[in-house]
Amino acid sequence: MSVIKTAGLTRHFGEVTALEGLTLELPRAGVIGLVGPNGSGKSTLIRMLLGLIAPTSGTAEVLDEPISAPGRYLDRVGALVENPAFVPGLSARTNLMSLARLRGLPASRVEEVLQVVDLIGRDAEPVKRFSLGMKQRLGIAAALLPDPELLILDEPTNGLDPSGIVEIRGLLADLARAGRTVIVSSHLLAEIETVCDFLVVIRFGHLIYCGPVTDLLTRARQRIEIAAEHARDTAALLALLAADGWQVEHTPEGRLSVAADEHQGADLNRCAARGGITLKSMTPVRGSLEEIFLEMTGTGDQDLTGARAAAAERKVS
Ligand SMILES: Nc1ncnc2c1ncn2[C@@H]1O[C@H](COP(=O)(O)OP(=O)(O)OP(=O)(O)O)[C@@H](O)[C@H]1O
Repeated sequence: MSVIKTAGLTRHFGEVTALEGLTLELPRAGVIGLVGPNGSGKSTLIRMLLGLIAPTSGTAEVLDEPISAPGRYLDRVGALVENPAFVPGLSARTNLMSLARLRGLPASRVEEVLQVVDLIGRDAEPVKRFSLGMKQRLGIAAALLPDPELLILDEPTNGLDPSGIVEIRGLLADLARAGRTVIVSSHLLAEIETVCDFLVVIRFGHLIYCGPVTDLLTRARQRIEIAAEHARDTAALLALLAADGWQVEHTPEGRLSVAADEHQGADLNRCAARGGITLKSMTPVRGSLEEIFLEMTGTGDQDLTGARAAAAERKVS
């Protein structure tokens, strides 16, 4: 059963193609990461899924209902898009109470969501005294009020310091463990990769990857990093390995990195021993998601950051 299904979803803004022919299916339950550099169409996709803007062409379903009729599913969806509007002089609790009243929800929900986002104890303070991380948690609490099946969070870690990012990640994992589907967008894969079960990667309006994180990891380059007992033997070791057909590179730390999986360690050892070389260390290394994307698309997280800086520069100039 899928939580979201799209077919040829496309959105233009005048000359700009924000999203082009997006066809995907997302599973229910777990944390789904929506990743792409700034301007790649993440917010456009989220806004279409929430019925805030219409597609130029193509179709999509959320919780088995068409996005052309958002009234049929929006009461089962919680969302945090851009900065949520709270009354700064009022407490977190009072803000949530008025939202609950507006939506006809029982006051008991306020207590429950304050617990979930761990704001009990700070709930009586005016929101204007909250840190950015606390405001994000309050935003997530507001999105959770209707007890939604699906939670969509647009860049909830944006602007947070490392401890704030870790907190939000933990919260997302807890929400998914409780049986919800959580879709979380980010322009930085590294910020969310550890918490996602499933990834959708878009770049400049086009889908690059849609699938389980585990499938991606199996594509990771496996390597074994080895070091000779005596550094002076490194060149001879490289020559021995290369002569045996192994692909070998130097690492910046002075070790040798061999394209081999963890079961081939004994073969490497034998090869070294033939040349009278003793190995000091042997460490299997698996590529990160970032490296996989680098190989798939020629761009990694560094480039995402670079794209962000370039966009900021364009705005300034
Ligand atoms: N209302 C709009 N009018 C004109 N162009 C728009 C509008 N909304 C989005 N765009 C353009 O569509 C493209 C995709 O933007 P979108 O905000 O969806 O990307 P994003 O991946 O969410 O980026 P960010 O991480 O910066 O939020 C960009 O080129 C953007 O300038």
